[in-house]
Amino acid sequence: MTSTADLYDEHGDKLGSCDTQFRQYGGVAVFSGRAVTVYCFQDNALLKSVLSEPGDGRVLVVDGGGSVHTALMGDIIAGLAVANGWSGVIINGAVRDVAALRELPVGIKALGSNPRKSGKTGSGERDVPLQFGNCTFTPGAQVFSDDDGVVVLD
Ligand SMILES: O=C([O-])CC(=O)C(=O)O
Repeated sequence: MTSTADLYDEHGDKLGSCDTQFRQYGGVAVFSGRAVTVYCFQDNALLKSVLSEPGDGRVLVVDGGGSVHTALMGDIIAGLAVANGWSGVIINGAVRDVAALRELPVGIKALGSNPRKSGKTGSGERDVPLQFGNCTFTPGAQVFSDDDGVVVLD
């Protein structure tokens, strides 16, 4: 994959570059793919059901409203992402099972970690445009992620 910095130099401000300072949690530091989007707040049943579908190399972008009060993904849900062929998961929220996540062959970025589990009601929305870090994630946009950051090309 072309680095996010080289993509910025190539496309300039046609490229969205997300200001959010994510941490790398997965075993894969460089990943890309078309965006699938989920908004959910402290509830992870919706993102679990999306990651249970075939990923076909796509990236699930989750806006958890920036909350790190509960973990939206742990090793079981991340294992579904691996098993179903997702290239990565970017979470504007928290994860847990951090030691296990770094062993998994998938990209995972999140704000932080918290052992507290999320609700399971299924509340939230999928396939909606998301906005965080001065960046818009439109469903189907191409997302690229590496150690420098996350960029989006519509
Ligand atoms: O079940 C949950 O809420 C999340 C979790 O810990 C996992 O994916 O392993």
